[in-house]
Amino acid sequence: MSLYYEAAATLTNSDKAGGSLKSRIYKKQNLKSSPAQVFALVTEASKWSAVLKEVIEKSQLLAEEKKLTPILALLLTYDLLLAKKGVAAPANHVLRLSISRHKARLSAELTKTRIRLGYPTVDALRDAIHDGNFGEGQDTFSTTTRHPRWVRINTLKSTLAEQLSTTFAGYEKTEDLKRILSATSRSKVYFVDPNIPNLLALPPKVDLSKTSAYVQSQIIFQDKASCFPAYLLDIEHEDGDVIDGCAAPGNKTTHVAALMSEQTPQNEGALNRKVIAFEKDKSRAAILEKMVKLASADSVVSIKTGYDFLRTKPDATEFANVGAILLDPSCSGSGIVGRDDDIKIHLPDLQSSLASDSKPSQSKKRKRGQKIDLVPQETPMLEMKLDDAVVEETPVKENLAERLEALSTFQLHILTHAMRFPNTRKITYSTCSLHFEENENVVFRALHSTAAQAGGWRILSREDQVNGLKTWKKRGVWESGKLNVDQEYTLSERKDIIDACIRCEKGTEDGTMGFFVAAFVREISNANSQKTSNQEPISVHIDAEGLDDEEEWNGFSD
Ligand SMILES: C[S@@+](CC[C@H](N)C(=O)[O-])C[C@H]1O[C@@H](n2cnc3c(N)ncnc32)[C@H](O)[C@@H]1O
Repeated sequence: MSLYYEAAATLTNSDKAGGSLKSRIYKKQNLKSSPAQVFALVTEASKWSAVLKEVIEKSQLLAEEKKLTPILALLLTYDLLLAKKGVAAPANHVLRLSISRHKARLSAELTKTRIRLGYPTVDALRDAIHDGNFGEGQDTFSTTTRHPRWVRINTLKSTLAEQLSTTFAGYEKTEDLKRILSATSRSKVYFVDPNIPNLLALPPKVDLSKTSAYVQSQIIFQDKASCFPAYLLDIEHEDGDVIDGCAAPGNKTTHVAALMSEQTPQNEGALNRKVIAFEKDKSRAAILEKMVKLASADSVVSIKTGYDFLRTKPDATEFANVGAILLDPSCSGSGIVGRDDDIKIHLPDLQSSLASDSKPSQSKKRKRGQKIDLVPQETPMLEMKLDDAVVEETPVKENLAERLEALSTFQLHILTHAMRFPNTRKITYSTCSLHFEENENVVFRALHSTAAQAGGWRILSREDQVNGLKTWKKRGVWESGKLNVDQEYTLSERKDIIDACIRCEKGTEDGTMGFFVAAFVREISNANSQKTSNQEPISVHIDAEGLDDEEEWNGFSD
């Protein structure tokens, strides 16, 4: 029976298949077990792994069964104690024998752990584990922050009213986001977001992926914060075409397309404006194309596959009607919230097993508010993505300071490039980063650049922002000593700029990812437009940051 060996090989990646769990399993040739069975075993065992780690260590299973690796021990213990059909191997199979002879001890340890955690039955513990509610707010057991399932209604295909009466028929409306954050995956409850129109919050682990609304892209999973840029752009009819300079996978592109269509007068017929979406990475552009088509935005969006936005000529005729630009460039991704369904496996440790006295005397039943340190900091843990879905950004983990320097130079460059489009009156700049360097720092430097000053660009003040974002409380931050141009601004100017910047924090009761967005505007007079489009080549200006803001950009490696 190869199920356990095959599942263990998938996890250790012994055949160097790499990639997400799904691609490791489903792309593997010559798998003897059913891929669905391997997938189910690994995902279920991973959910229980923090509990089973302790159970296995206390039972000293690894010390006694030298043939069992920590992964095999985890998978077998899961099936032995928790799977309906038990261990999927013949009675005399070596693995079955090696785990079954410890059944009594393992069961007893599971009971002790369950009671210590305060769950009266295995089913109660199972529910908590499946809802990601496990030890919520009380211990280091929980591996993910509760995060609502944000659902944007794709108004190109449906309406909020239609979705509430179909997909969410029978759901109860709540005015309290906290109720959503603590709801179980089976709770039929929704929250209508007060900041972004047509946005709903649903319980964290709710599975809507099989609903026809999702399959048909009538609803799109998009974090609340990620909806800010398109909404802040506040596109009006007279804005003409809109550029999305960094588009894939396309959440903001389709949001812009939907907002654009919404405010097209009914009697105007087909939309004669377009969203021009740039994506320099061809494989990501292919996903963008798919997403745009699925969302029925393909008649509005014109995709520039493999095009570098920085190489565009702002005064080219095809951009003559571009009144607004959305820029969501590559960033460090430090605001990204790990997906709830990513795989995290806590592995039992032989040393801890040996150290364990297996006596529960120090482990008493949990009192309210008491911290439980079930999973120590240095616990061996396997992590991988569940599937290959393309995320907006991939977090940067190494050489952070150097990367931030390179990223912010690129971000400033792309922003000042956008400021050179002669008929553009609005720009939003956003990142899913928490770092000042990529956010307020870029904003201040951009405002001080030749492009901004020659073009008459200023920041969109808080009071001029769309209502839902004007009232958003989390604003920009200031980090002293990080900006060379700060002496160029009075204290009150600095305060206003910071107040115009919008931030979202991750892991708070707002239920958002970490995010930053600011908007820039200008009134276009002919003089302005002339000034910008006639700069060929632009006069070289070395700004206070030492960056010639129109110098040749030699690329940035993602
Ligand atoms: C943060 S992601 C954009 C996410 C997207 N706005 C969304 O909401 O789905 C940044 C994207 O910009 C692309 N990109 C980076 N630099 C670019 C450039 N100079 N021109 C065009 N695309 C670029 C990257 O390949 C990446 O796909």
